[in-house]
Amino acid sequence: MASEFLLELNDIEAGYGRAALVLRGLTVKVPPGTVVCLVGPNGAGKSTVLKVASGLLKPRSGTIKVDGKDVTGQGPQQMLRSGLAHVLQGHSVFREMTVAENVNLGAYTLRDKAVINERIEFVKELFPVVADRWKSLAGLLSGGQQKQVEFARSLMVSPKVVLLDEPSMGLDPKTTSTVFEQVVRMREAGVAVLLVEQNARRALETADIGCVLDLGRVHITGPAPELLADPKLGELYLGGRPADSTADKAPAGKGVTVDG
Ligand SMILES: Nc1ncnc2c1ncn2[C@@H]1O[C@H](COP(=O)(O)OP(=O)(O)OP(=O)(O)O)[C@@H](O)[C@H]1O
Repeated sequence: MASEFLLELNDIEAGYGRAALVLRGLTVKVPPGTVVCLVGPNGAGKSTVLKVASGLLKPRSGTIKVDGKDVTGQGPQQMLRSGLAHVLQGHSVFREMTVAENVNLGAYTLRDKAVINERIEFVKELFPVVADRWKSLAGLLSGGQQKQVEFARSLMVSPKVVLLDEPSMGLDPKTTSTVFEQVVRMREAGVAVLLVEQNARRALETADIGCVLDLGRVHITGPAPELLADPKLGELYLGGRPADSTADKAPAGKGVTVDG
């Protein structure tokens, strides 16, 4: 039977070395076909959540499940094989390599040529710029185009969930919009996404579910449109009130859960 969630981080505690814990009992769940977005202040631990999910940082306690299967304690390669692909913050394309070579790096765990070709066709269709610039050096592409190459590379292994760490970082507003459109396309193609963003308002406009992190836990979670319409949340976490003043009159969302 298919699991209700593709990714479950349950009651996770995690930190770096001997320093204090960064995540203190964090729970996040990603249902199939959804974009779940983590927002919150600087240093809240958003990127740390993705590092725990992709096996870069082992949790001190708690459990991680992918499609119902316990994968707690797995390293990055095993997590990738289990279905979690991590697109890191900043730029990670190899500028001196072609787009094709960059995308094919994502297939290094695959052996079956027919499967690889099928995935190449899938990502080319999803990201037209990847198809159009297939033989170009990746370093010649714009920042937004390079981000799409990173997305394409991450999709080569048919991940269950793609972990996107601040895809808009360093991009101008127009390019940021294009990148978020590609996130929507990924969801439409059936890929679930766990997204971390500084640009909280923009990310919540794209996401289905929002999670507000504070003090290492998910403080508030609910449907993204309800979080966006909540004036209190807007002031605290989203840099001011919603542009639409009618949102001031919106009732507190019934799907929004406040923890603690
Ligand atoms: N490699 C590391 N070694 C030690 N401490 C780290 C490391 N990476 C992050 N931290 C610390 O963990 C805390 C959470 O960092 P994290 O990057 O997860 O937050 P964030 O919410 O993504 O913040 P930002 O929006 O600023 O990227 C911070 O206090 C940070 O200094």
